[in-house]
Amino acid sequence: MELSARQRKIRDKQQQASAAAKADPATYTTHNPFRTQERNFKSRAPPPDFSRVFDFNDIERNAPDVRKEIVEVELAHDIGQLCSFFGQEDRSRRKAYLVKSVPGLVVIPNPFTPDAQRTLIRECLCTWSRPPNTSNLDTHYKIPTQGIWNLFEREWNGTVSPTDNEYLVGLKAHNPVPNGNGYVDDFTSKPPPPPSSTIPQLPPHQLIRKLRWVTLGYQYHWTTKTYHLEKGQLPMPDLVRDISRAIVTSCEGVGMTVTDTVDAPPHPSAPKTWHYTNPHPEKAPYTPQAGVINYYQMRDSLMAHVDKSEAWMGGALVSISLGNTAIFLMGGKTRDTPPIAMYLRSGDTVVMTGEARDCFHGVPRILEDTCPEYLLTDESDWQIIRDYIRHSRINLNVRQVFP
Ligand SMILES: O=C(O)CCC(=O)C(=O)O
Ligand SMILES: [Fe+2]
Repeated sequence: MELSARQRKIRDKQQQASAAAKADPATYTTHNPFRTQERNFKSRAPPPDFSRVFDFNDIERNAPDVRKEIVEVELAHDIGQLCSFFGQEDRSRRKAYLVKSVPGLVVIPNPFTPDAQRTLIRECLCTWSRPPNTSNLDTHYKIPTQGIWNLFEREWNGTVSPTDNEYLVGLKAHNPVPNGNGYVDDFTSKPPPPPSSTIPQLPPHQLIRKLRWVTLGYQYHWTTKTYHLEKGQLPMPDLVRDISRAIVTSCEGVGMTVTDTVDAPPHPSAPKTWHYTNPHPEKAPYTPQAGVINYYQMRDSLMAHVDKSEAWMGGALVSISLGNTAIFLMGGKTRDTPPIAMYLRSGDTVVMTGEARDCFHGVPRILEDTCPEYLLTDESDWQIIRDYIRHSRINLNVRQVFP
């Protein structure tokens, strides 16, 4: 719709006022430092200040004071030798980065080949999103056994059409208590989801964009922030176990002693030395028991939180990014520690160990048009996934619940 000159003037004025309000630090006073950064990165006008975002892909491009915070380390093993899924040895794959102010955090710049990433994306969408794994859609929809992606695929290739009964996924009759199923959507500024009587039945291509999360292994209960241990454990896909085990094993012994206290003082509560070691490497190699796949559309975010539901917090948490680039915030034990921000590009892998397991983190922003070219190819069996991932980010994260 064309705006009249007057409407344009009003819109411009409103945009200016809102930009001025955002730029005024006085409006931030009710916010803690974590929230201030979330606001910075969520802002569309004015655009975020990206100047201090850590970039582990090109260390020399970081601002000098950011550069001083980064420590490059060599991994104990080539990940590819620990697990063939990663492919041939590549020197760069033994590199990882630590941040002086965040003890326990290990960032491994994309160790995956394009093919390996495509396999993971395909599995996250087609296979691991299927029942009996739980997804946010289960609250309101009777998801078919073959899963919502399969239905979308059949709509795409014309084997199911709007006149077919199965085209619209049925709604659940009762109205379950809204269970915070907007785990990925930041509902801090939005009303809670409406009751199911107003939840629409949607064509598969729209419903697939509402998929926000799927749980693997122990099924997680978002409302109580506990695992449904009594329901037992659904299988953890072998591939997820193998790659996360290889990643954690490669981090064995990684750590640092912070000596550079003049230019970059460590966070006051940070210990001077930390190293990651699996407490029982021979008896029990790292075994992920629970996982979450987060599916982000371009305007989705994940608010500040700590993943602290595991009975044993000693195990590493492995988090793999796929698709468009995210801004990831990593703070301290309260929201009062100013977080660092980093780019997480497709394939980038974050391992949270030790102290980092207790730290607030979140994803305030997904950056448009940042999907790598190799995920946008037009082979016939990739096209449907390409059109999804072009406008999405997927995050696969796993943790060990018991030692
Ligand atoms: O999407 C991400 O990178 C982080 C996801 C996360 O923190 C979580 O699922 O607990
Ligand atoms: Fe998390």
